[in-house]
Amino acid sequence: MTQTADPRAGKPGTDASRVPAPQECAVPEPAAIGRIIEQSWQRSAAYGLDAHSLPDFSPLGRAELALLVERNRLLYRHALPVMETLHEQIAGTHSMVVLTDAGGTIVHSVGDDDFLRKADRVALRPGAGWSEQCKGTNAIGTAIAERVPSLVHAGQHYLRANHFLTCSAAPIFDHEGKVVGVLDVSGEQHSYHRHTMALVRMSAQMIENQLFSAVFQDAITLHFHSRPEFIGTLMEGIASFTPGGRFLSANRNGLFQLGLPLAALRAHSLPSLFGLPVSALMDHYRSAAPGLLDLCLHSGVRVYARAELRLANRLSPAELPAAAAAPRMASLRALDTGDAQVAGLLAKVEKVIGRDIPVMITGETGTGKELLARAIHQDSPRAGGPFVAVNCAAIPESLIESELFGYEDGAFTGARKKGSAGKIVQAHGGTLFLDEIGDMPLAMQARLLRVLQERTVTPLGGRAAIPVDVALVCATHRNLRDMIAARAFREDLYYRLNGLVVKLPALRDRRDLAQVIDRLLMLESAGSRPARVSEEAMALFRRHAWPGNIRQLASLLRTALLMAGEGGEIRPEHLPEDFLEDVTADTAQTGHAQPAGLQQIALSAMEQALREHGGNVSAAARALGISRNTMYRRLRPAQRTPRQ
Ligand SMILES: Nc1ncnc2c1ncn2[C@@H]1O[C@H](COP(=O)(O)OP(=O)(O)OP(=O)(O)O)[C@@H](O)[C@H]1O
Repeated sequence: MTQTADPRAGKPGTDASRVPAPQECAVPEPAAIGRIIEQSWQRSAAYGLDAHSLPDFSPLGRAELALLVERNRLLYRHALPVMETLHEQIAGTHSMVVLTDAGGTIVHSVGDDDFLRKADRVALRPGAGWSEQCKGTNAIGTAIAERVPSLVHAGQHYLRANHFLTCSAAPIFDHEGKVVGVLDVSGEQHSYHRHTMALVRMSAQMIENQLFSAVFQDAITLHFHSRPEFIGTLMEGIASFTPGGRFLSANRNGLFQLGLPLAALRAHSLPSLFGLPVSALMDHYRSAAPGLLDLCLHSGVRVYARAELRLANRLSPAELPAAAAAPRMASLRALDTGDAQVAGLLAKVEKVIGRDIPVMITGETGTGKELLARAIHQDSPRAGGPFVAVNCAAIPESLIESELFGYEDGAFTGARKKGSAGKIVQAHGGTLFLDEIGDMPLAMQARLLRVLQERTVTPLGGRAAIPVDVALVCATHRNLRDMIAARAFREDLYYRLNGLVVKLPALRDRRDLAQVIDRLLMLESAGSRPARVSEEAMALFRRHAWPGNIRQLASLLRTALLMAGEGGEIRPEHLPEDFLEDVTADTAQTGHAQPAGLQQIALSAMEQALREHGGNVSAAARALGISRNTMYRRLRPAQRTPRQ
């Protein structure tokens, strides 16, 4: 039986950042299949795995799993409906559909109950890791290692415990060609069907296309194909451009049709690729009934296209050319929701954009430091280049050097064969965002300083210095001056980094809470009618201290939206119990407001739920998502209050 679909097989020297074109995803020759599995087995042995060992049964705990889902929220949201559909197609075949993150940890699964129980025995469940390092040769891990769709059947699994499985997995790529996750169908080996791999590949591509559309919110997007009937199908090419017409990215079919790798396309524009000036596109869409565009690619190939103009603030077509002429304002302007402090800092940032002045963003966790860094990039002349974010606190100290500066072939034990370019080189021509810069070890600070002074990077184990041109944005929630005094941060590096220092205010200090909420609800509603927030709920929001700032608010609204239903009104009873408790505690601590008023709101929610459920405490508690005991606890003292 054929096993691993490796489009790149037999093509040594393939660039690891290259996204496989769709036509490459054919089943390879048996010899190539054997080679892929063999190499994967060699890697598995090198990881020190024992084929007879039991699978690793230490999946993530509930909180860690929730964090994993949160970190992969965009992927999760777009993959979920595709997974459900895929499951419907394979239901009853003793199998399951699995989604993992970029590292092979299972984020979500849906499947046939009987098989889920068996899968549980080999830790094929959310929170468990299926990278090759954890489980040896398996479709998920091998798809990540090889960046291609992989089918691993029965005895081809490295661990004997997994021999009863047949698994078909396809990597999911983002708009920068990075693997962001894997979609997999796993089943009992006798459930093998040769169409499963095709279904998985198509589903992965569907998720990629949706992710692509979600990323470019402030852009001109062309949907194109040489055959007009393919526009709107999985076969269409999609390419996005800044409002000024600079190339941003293309989906997998788009790259294939354009015939150039991403890096080369970044030097292009709408006119240079499609022979279409932005003004002509605007004119076309100002006509009463714009049909498909009939265009000629730079390669001479004729294509048909439909354009989507998703530009800032949803301007009318008559206003679009003006927007196209002033693209720099676009995404920074979107962050200006009415707070004077934020508006002031955005105006300062505007002045230094594109001028080679590093920006240092400070502020508590979740205040939007990374979002601001992205907006700076998006509005800069480097928008067509890469935006590379590095969280210095999240990388183990031993890896930070190779991660940032790259390494040459065989620089250290465990180094990948072809070496790695490192994040600084990856950001060439674009923006490097160093998050949590205060967590960078001192030795690395010295190296970074040298890179900034010399504008070259010398990878670990390498001799040649690589010239780099990056705009630098840093962020930290630490006080770097204190760190300098404690000799934990280099003063010379500090002065190199803080060209412009801006501080994002904590959410509790912002005067535009209602507008931030509106914006978040609008983003969540993705086109449908956004929900509203009742006055009572708003009163609670205003009293909360928001230690997690906008991230916490966004997450709370997401949960509340689910409770309130689409387009509904978010009321106190839709808010999680621990939030209500926190607000009461905040209020008691600060002494600002009347706890009695807050309790009254919570009480009204409970009383209403009780009325709606005919006085049945269990049913009302269930509807509110709180325990029966809490309900009794809350209702009893309040009912006694008048007599006490
Ligand atoms: N002005 C805003 N409008 C809408 N969403 C926002 C805004 N600011 C931040 N967010 C959202 O809040 C979340 C946290 O933002 P971000 O990651 O930029 O914060 P941060 O300050 O970098 O956090 P940390 O310090 O923990 O890394 C993200 O989901 C982001 O999209």
